[in-house]
Amino acid sequence: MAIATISPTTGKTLRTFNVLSSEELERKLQKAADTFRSYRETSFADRARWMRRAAEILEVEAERFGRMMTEEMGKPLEAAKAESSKSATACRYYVTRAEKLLRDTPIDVDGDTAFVRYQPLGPVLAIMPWNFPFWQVVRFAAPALMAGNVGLLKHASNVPQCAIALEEIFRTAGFPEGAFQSLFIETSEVNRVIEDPRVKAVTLTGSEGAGRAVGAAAGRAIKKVVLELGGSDPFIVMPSADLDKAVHTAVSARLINNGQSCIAAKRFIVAEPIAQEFERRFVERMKTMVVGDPMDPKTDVGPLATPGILEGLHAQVEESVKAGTRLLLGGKPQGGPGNFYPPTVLADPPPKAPAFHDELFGPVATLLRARDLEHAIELANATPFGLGASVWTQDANEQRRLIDGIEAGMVFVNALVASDARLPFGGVKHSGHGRELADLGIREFVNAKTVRITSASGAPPPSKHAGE
Ligand SMILES: O=CCCC(=O)O
Repeated sequence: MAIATISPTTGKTLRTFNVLSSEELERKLQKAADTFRSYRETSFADRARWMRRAAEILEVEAERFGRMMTEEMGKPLEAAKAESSKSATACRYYVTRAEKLLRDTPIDVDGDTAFVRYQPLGPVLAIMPWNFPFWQVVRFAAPALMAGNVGLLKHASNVPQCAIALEEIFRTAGFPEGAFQSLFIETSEVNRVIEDPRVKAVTLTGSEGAGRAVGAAAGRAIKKVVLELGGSDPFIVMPSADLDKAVHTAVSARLINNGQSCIAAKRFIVAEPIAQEFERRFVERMKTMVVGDPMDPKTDVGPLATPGILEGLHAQVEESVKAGTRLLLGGKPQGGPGNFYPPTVLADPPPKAPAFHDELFGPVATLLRARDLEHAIELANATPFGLGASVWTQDANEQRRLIDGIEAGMVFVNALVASDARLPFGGVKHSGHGRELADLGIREFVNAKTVRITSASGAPPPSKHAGE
């Protein structure tokens, strides 16, 4: 796919960009390695000052960055502006906590001095998606840079202006030239970068297929990798739930980001006694959602990011219906310019239908009925994915059982699954491994070095940095 801004609203190509030549890529990789040598020696105070400034830029320029995101990938403008401001929260989270989170951890071993020291790894390659083109990048970059690593960004080819803006933000904030660079390379070049000895680790947010390819390449090169992949998140509603609140949240959870979020609820598993009422209210509310120009403040659901995503989604809907799934709403692309797909509701898919086991990346909800709590958990776990789960019940025993029984990296009770700088984020099964954000996120790309000193004096040599 060419590196270009192609409006998902009109289908028009607005700007194209050249890929890096081999020599240009080589210069950038060398720059990353050279910068790392001096950058790792900078103090937490300096890094924090630059990161605080990055947060300010993200907030002050939220309108400009929001328009850029909406133009390139089609999310409603208000959500895009909010994404820029939310990215600032990740910067600030690590401004105030990085030093403490990376302080030596003392360990008591038979009277010896022992501790774990956290040291940066080096240049980290981040392969990032278009769906949250700022947030996904910043939530990698903020902890990685605060830990003393340098970043190399291979962004999705349909959000090049966002990639350029992110590099500018970190440079303008004061980070040294080369601490965060964007690489305009084809997907076919990614393996070369992963294999390059100057690159020390890889993080990917993307599809299951991309996860397999990147994970295999990182494995061959024996490099640390974090994979944040897809999800087919369940949204379980039990009879004691506040039905009104559950229905409202369910619709928002499905349509967030035009339905293109890894943690969007995709399968709504509702207990039999309330299933019919939930279905009626859910379909009614989905019908009221306004599809249109994402720059228009009245729009709830903008276009899908690319024609390919629209085609793939529609094929999954058609195949599900052919397999015996009930179609309750929508189900056909809108036609005309732009990649518009209406809010769509499917119900009772048989296990062979894509709506039962695959991730549907767009505004298509699947309703399933559960006989009881154990059946709800069985249905929730019946996909290869395990990212997030939203569960709705007032019953404490049911809450406990759901928290324990669901195979997922995150369970939210009576709430929408949402990322937050303070909470670890990631999945299990085919949703990937490793964690982003919070304390666990900053420890992914460090060498946790074990030190044991057996001596009469026992005093540890002082660290050059407070946190190392
Ligand atoms: O698409 C996955 C990430 C969504 C989020 O972090 O809110």
